[in-house]
Amino acid sequence: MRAYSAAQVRRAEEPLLAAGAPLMQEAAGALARAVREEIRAGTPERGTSAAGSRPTAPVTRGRVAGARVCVLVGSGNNGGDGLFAAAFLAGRGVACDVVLVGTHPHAGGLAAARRAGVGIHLAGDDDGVSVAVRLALRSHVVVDAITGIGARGPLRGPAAGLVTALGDAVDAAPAPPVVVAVDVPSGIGVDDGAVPGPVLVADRTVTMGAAKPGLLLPPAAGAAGRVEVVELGLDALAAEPPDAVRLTGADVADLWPVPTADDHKYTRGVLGVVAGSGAYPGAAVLTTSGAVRCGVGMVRYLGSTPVTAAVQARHPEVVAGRGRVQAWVLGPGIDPADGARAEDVERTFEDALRAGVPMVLDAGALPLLPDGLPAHAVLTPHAGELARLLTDAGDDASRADVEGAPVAALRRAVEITGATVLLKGATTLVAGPGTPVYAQADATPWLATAGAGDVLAGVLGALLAGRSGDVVERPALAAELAAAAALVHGRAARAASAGGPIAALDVADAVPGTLRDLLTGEMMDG
Ligand SMILES: NC(=O)C1=CN([C@@H]2O[C@H](COP(=O)(O)OP(=O)(O)OC[C@H]3O[C@@H](n4cnc5c(N)ncnc54)[C@H](O)[C@@H]3O)[C@@H](O)[C@H]2O)[C@@H](O)CC1
Ligand SMILES: [K+]
Repeated sequence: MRAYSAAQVRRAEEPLLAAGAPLMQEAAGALARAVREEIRAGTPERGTSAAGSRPTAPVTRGRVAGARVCVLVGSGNNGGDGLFAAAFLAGRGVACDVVLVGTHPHAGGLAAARRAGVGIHLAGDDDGVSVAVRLALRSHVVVDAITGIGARGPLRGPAAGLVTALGDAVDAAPAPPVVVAVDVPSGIGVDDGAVPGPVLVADRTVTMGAAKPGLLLPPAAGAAGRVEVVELGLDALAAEPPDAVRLTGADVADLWPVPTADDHKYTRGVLGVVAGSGAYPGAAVLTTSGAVRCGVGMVRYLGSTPVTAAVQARHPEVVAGRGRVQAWVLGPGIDPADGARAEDVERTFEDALRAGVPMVLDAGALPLLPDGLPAHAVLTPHAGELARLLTDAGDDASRADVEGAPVAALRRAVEITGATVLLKGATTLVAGPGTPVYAQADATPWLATAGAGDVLAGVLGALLAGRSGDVVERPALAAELAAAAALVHGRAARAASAGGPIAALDVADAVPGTLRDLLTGEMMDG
């Protein structure tokens, strides 16, 4: 999924609007269809008696007549989409109420809604907000059409009051309405994924023309629910670089190296690993497991004798000692204060730099980095490590700062280091110099477990080894491959978990099945 900034979308709309294309009608039609789908799929007996009103009549599965929909309408074209959709729905027998949140609703849309018999209400003051909350809670679907790509900053005035009150009421409702956002959940940072103020969390977002970055990027993406793009024929976007990207399973199948009959272990890629120490021997096992399970040609391991023994006990196919490699993983389970291991990392890093091969720099390698890295070096910090990296470079950043504005922190780290950076989290973010931000939300919260990051380093290392030549030729590919590795790692975790707890090795062990399903097209997205 490719996401474009508000400015890019406006530029792409311009020629169509100038030619008189009925974009708002198309947008509103698609929105009304999505609402009807939600009504048909929705549980009957929606509605509430919380505010003393009668519960809505049950809706028979498959029928929309008799359902209730409440549309929150702002003053711009986003509200216009909502008003025309309300008119369409009323024409299908849906009982529609519109709550006007701004003072100047779209005139054509308002007239159409009135003609269709839609009830019009105002949420200009506290009384209006109370009425609106009651209307919303007795509805099967609430449509959030307050602001779209024209929003500036956090929601203000009555919009802020209504969204705050309604959010609290929805959270407390025993049978809350389904929330459908128009274009974006109103109040999010459309371009940067910020959540600067109140936002009504949506179950589904119907976005117009193209996805917007805020629908993919945390924290705002968490408020968007399922994202559906309505094609409006914005052909000009095809020629533009997207701002944010989310890879799908099919993308990963295209990126993953698949051996042919002519391949042998050296052409398939050899990965070198410097990981694990006396204090953290398991990191070596987990990193090499992640790589071996990806079907890399060979793994060479560099470490102390006892840790090498632990690695080979689990994976006898791992070869100990130096030799020619196509990519490196440096740092998992390495204590930068441990002189011998730190020296291993530094020396290998220098060799890798001279040889020009891609590398993953994780955990203990991060504090040892010099300035000025190539884009084919991929750093894999979590929020705390990224904060430290920025602070060491002279920026004052805490873990909370990184978590509050992860995209900005990521971009800054790319700018400072010159490297590609993968920021681990519930949504993993990746960017390199000049690339879009990749945002992958493929995992399960069960993946937040010790050692999971070591497995990711191994998976990414294997992928970089397999596509080493391509990455060196086109360093921007490193970011795409890092996003692909995050997807495989996240999906493997989901497969291993199936709703229950997992250990890091389970994730590595689930990688072959996950890759098989991705490569044969048997794993669906979502
Ligand atoms: N350009 C077009 O013809 C199309 C636009 N479409 C829709 O139009 C939207 C863009 O429309 P607009 O440019 O009119 O902008 P919006 O409708 O997104 O927002 C503008 C309105 O919101 C108010 N507003 C802005 N920031 C606010 C804040 N922080 N708190 C409270 N109110 C705030 C403004 O005062 C203004 O009334 C898109 O998101 C999409 O939904 C679609 O109909 C497709 C075609
Ligand atoms: K909206």
